[in-house]
Amino acid sequence: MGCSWSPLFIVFLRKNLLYLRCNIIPLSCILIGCGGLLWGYLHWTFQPARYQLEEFESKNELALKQLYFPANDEDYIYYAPKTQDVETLLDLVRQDLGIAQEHYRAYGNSEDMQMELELQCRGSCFAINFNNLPSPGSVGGNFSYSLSASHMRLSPKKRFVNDVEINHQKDDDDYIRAGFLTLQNILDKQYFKYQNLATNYEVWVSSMPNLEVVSMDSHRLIYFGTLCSIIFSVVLLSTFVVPFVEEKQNGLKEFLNLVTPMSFLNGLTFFLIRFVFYATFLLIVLILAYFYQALNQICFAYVAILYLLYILATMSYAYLISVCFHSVFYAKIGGLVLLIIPYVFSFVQSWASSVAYVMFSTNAFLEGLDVFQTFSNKHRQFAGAELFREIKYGSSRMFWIYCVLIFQSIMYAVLYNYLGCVFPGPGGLKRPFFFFLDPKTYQKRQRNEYTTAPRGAQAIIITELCKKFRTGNRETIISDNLNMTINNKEITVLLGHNGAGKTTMMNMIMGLVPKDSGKIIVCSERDVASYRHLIGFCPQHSVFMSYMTCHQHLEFFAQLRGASRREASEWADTKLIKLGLGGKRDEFGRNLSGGMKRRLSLGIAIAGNTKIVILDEPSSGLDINSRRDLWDILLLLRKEKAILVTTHYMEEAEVLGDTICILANGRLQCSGAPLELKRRSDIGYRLKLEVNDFTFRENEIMQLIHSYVPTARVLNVVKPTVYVCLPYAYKSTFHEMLHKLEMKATSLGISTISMTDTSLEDVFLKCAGEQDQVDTPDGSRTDAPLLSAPYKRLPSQHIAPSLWQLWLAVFYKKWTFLRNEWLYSLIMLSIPVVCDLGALFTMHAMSVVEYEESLPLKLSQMQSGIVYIHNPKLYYPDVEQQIRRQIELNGLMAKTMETRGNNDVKNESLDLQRENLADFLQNVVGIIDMDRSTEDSPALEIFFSGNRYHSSVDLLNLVDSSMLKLSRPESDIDTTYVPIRRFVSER
Ligand SMILES: Nc1ncnc2c1ncn2[C@@H]1O[C@H](COP(=O)(O)OP(=O)(O)OP(=O)(O)O)[C@@H](O)[C@H]1O
Repeated sequence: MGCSWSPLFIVFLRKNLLYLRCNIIPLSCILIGCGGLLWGYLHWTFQPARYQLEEFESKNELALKQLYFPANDEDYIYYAPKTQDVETLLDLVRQDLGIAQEHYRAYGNSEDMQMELELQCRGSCFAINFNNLPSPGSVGGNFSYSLSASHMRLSPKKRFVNDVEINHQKDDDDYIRAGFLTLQNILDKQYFKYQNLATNYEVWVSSMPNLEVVSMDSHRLIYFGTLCSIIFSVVLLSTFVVPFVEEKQNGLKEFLNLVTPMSFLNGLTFFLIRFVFYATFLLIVLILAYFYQALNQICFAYVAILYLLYILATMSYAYLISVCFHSVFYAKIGGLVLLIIPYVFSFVQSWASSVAYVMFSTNAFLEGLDVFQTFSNKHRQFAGAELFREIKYGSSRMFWIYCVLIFQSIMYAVLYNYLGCVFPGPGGLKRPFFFFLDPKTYQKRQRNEYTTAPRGAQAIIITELCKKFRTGNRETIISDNLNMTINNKEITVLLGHNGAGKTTMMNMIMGLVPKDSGKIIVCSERDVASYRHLIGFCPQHSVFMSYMTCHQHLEFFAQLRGASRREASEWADTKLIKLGLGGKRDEFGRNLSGGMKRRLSLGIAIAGNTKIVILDEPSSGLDINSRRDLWDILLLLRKEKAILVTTHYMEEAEVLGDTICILANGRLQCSGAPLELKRRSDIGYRLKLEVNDFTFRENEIMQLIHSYVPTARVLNVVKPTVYVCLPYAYKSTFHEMLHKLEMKATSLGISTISMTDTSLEDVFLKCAGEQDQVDTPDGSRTDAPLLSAPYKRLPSQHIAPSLWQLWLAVFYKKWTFLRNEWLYSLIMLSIPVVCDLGALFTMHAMSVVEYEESLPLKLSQMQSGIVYIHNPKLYYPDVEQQIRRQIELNGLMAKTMETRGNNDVKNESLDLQRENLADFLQNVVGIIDMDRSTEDSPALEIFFSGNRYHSSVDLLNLVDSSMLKLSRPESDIDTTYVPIRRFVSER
């Protein structure tokens, strides 16, 4: 027996390649269809990147107030706490904003105010919570307040996002549009007045020219990847899950387990071939995507790695799916559902999506695409260092996404193996739940040297074997403390009526059906997993592969059992002729007739180097010649193997059987050589008479016979034939009796007289009984003890059924189905409930409201970047100096913007080469332009970059703080933004 894995790897590889070759046309159609779909998407969405320059108009205070702070009847400003200082400041603010007194509401504390804001406000409301308001003229102390707005749902986390918002959304500045900036500006400005400080400076808010890309492009990588993933899921289901489950359903998977302990190589090669296949396909598609510029500037290798890891993890997941189903029908439905589930999570933004990211490869893959898309939108190269960078707040690092996909591949593979052992499906060897804790699991199995055992040595020993089946309210006893042996180099024929339990017993030997108790020792081994591959098994139903020819079948199984390819091929050629399949050498399994399939199954059972052959009714469906050929083969095989055969042909049993075992009522009724059984049965000879009218002449005939053989008895009468049993004890009188019968034949109405020895059939009928084993229509045996209600007979007379009866019959059929297939019914009935609950959960998760911490408005949250200061006239150097200091304190760089030409800062940035402009804007937080200043008052124009979301707010805060510090060096303005709530889906 070959135990090295490499030759078997090649054998299984070849088997699985043959499957592909046989299914090449449908597979090609699927691939061409999918490839075409992806190519179509790339082609129609391909638009060479077009850049547009956009900029805001500059807005001064007045414009900010008029455009972005219109007060309607429903709009209110809440403030807390209600102190004298606050009221003083609020008076100034009121005057500045020009909003009527009744639109202000004061509260004692911020909690009450927030509650009111949430519950009462129907329009656009603001809440100002003064954390610290230094009294006018007091020394030092920060002016600290926080703002909330009822109508802004933007998350402060967005501020960390750096550049999650893509360029074309840059004008969607909620802070400005909602009036937040106006209120902040007015509060700061009035604070100067309140503190009697110099306030004659003006602020404009503007936006830098910005690049906008064509909007489709900003999601192209994600959409393309999602389409790839959906297509891949469908391909995976049809070309991976379904064929794999099909092998299980056909019994092939378990059959291969019987043949070789290395049958896992089947799954491995199945996996590898498909991995290469899918990987090649997706790489080709990715190359196509690269030429259609869908990857933008993302390095091809990083995207390819993401795709390859995704394929690996999803295939592993598909393996896991396949272990859950034993039928193709359920696998198609269940597989589809299980492959769709991850997409549902990708719409949900909650803790569930974080779990899904770790659990499902699709979610991890989509997360990876999102990271790439962000880079792509930034027009930036994805270098090695970016693998470890957090691209945006809350997103994973690319390296971790790779790791998660690898982890998932391993996790699914381990789970697949575990579930495959614990829930092996029909015919599989079930292991205990904690088998991995048992040290025996890791021990190497001993190989026995049984080959040298002499004839007559016991190959299979069955002791005290018990087995019962319980179906509905009946139980069927298959083995009742059964003891039996099968000898080496002998043929043992197992006889029994239909349903006697022959097949079940063979299945118990093979480990396909678990025994209740007792011992089965095969080749000195008790562990099924150690001996099952020593047996060549031909089950009652032919197992074959539709995509292999007869020759390939025999060659494949002979190779699995240790033969080299050449030996196997030669052996297959000779056996095909012997099996009568010489003319069908290159015919596919699916094209064979029933009898031919049976012969092929027989060939598979005897192929290769096994020690025992177990054949379950090998000759059923064979014609006379084939049956005789089969006998020749088995008699030849007997010289080297132990053979156990079941048959319903007594002639066959007589020819083949060295030992005949008759099974009935769960026990071995008798066993021995055919002749021995005949003698032991003591039935005697059988006299066959053909009589015209036996009923009329019975007494006369039997009187004559009894005068010679007193114990003779009528066996049966099938008119006009009568069988009479003549015991061996009166052998000496037979010739005289026959002579007398011959003489009186005419007067007794006898036309022919013949006599034969006891047949095996007689022995069988005597041992097994004639009726006791016959199955009842509901599949249980008549001898089986009745547990509850008796079997009800249907009325025999024919009455035309009414519509109501028909309806009842259909209802009964449906009800029986529901009862028998309760698990399936339960799953099917629960699907709508599960889907509804899933939809409710999704809807809930999409609208979940979360509270977030308040966020101080500080430029330091930008983490990096440059703020340019443009002050060509060099007015107010102390202001510029202070602003610079503040910028640097926030960890950003302050740079002087040099100008050319007409000193226009916007033109300056426009002067940049377009390809450099994107890079330039990436690093620029904003520009503070002092060019509008006059000798009387400083005027600052703040340009913020759309790439740096809301930098306008921070810049304004910075400018105000700088101005305050100039007058009161020890104080600062500390503004905090408190989001009222955040809808998770709007992350
Ligand atoms: N999985 C099962 N669950 C319940 N009953 C079963 C199961 N498998 C077999 N049986 C019952 O066990 C009995 C023996 O079946 P088995 O197939 O072993 O008979 P057999 O001797 O091989 O019959 P045949 O000669 O018709 O092939 C039958 O009554 C059958 O209905």
